[in-house]
Amino acid sequence: QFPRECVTPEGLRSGQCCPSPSGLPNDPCGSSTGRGQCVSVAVDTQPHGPQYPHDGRDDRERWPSRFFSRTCQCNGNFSGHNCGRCKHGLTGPNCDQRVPVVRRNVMQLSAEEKRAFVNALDQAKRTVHPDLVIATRHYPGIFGPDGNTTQFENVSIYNYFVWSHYYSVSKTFLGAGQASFGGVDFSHEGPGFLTWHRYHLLQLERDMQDMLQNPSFALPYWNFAIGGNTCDICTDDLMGARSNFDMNSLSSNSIFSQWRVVCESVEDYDTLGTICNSTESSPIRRNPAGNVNRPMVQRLPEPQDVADCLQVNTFDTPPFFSTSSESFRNTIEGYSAPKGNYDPIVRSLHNLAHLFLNGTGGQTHLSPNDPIFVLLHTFTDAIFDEWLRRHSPDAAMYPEQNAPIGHNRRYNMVPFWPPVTNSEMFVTAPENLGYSYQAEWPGENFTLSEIITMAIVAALVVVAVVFALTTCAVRARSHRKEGHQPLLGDQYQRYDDEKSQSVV
Ligand SMILES: O=C1C=c2cc(C(=O)O)[nH]c2=CC1=O
Repeated sequence: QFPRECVTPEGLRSGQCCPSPSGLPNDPCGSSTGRGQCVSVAVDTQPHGPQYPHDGRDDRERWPSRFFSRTCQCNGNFSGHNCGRCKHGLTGPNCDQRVPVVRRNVMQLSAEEKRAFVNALDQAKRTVHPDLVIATRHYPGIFGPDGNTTQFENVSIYNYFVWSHYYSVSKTFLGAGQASFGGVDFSHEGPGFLTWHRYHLLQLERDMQDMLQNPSFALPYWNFAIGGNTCDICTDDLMGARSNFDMNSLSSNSIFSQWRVVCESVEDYDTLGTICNSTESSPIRRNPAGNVNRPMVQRLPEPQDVADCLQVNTFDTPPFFSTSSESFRNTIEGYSAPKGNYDPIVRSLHNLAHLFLNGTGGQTHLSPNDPIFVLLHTFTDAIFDEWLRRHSPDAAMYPEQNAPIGHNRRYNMVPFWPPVTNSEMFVTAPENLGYSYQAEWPGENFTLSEIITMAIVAALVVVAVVFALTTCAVRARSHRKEGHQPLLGDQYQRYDDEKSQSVV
């Protein structure tokens, strides 16, 4: 969430977070070398939807103004919390050299590429985030018991990825002894679902590029729309096979069986008024297709579901929530049926893939602890990018106001730093964000009734054409018999004459 150098008591009290990339004094945001400058943070002032009735009670409102009001704004191709790095897909001292960042189907990686990806994830799980630290208390307790010990912790790169998802979905703490308010979600059930998860992945990919010192490193994706009840990536060379001894656990041959989750004690945080910290607890649990109480989530989405959702024309529809109908966002998120009609009992596409995993990956506050989350969301993002490419929406198609809190167009997505709005992620990735997908999309298949309709229309057209030609021919012959000039030119006439003469 915040750069380490900004969370000192003085830094927090000043409300300014504008570090220097070189660590020099009087060089906020690398201003001395033209990289950037320290500016006031713009926050969204438009009204949010009616789902959140506790204005003033949550640190995440008008993010990040509860903590900081000034931040770096970087020039040109520079980026990062201190403008010390390059935008995605660019490298070099002046950030002017392009590097391809191509996200590919994880099943199509070579054995060596799979091994490298799994090892990179494991390294990210064990490497302390070089820049960012996480808050472990809400703002009223952030200066600690003595008022001068700020409550932030180091966290690993991968656990930061988990924590930021948890922080965005956690309940609003309303005070000791009062029930926390759960009707709030800064990253799901609203138009920001796709833009938030897009930035979430970009940040992990960028952190891993830096960790590996490889600016071309790209997260792969899992095509989860394969139907059936088999998790094809649940193998020991990828995300871990099922244990032979416990159907809810991972095989000990997988490195992921050694991973321990963070943010598990959500009831404790909500009753004690604390926040998840970097403490790891239990192993990952996963039992794909194993939810015997919900047969509907025992199967993966079908390829046709992807083709169908890509044809939903409108990005989002009022009330811009999990009840929206004919909304592309609510359809790919999976609260609507794949053709866009809202149905409260439906779970499709992204939601269905989560619930299919049946374990850590199916519980919103915990799900990124299962590394399948990364691959599931890169595929969701690939579908979003294909939709943007096909429909070329205007920026105004993304709602400016009355979306659930956190989801308006100009809201800074919680808890990312430096501040980044939903609208900044509502653009095609290859042209604007420095990465692309190598993907093929299921064709537009037709239903039986559509095929029958098309066959009837084609038959009627053929009948009409034959009828028209026959009518013309009959008329022409009767005209000739009656001694009229034929409709065709001289040549035809001569031939006709010769023919009639020879017959005579
Ligand atoms: O991690 C997630 C888990 C989810 C479960 C549902 C559901 O539809 O019940 N949706 C989810 C989204 C997640 O991100």
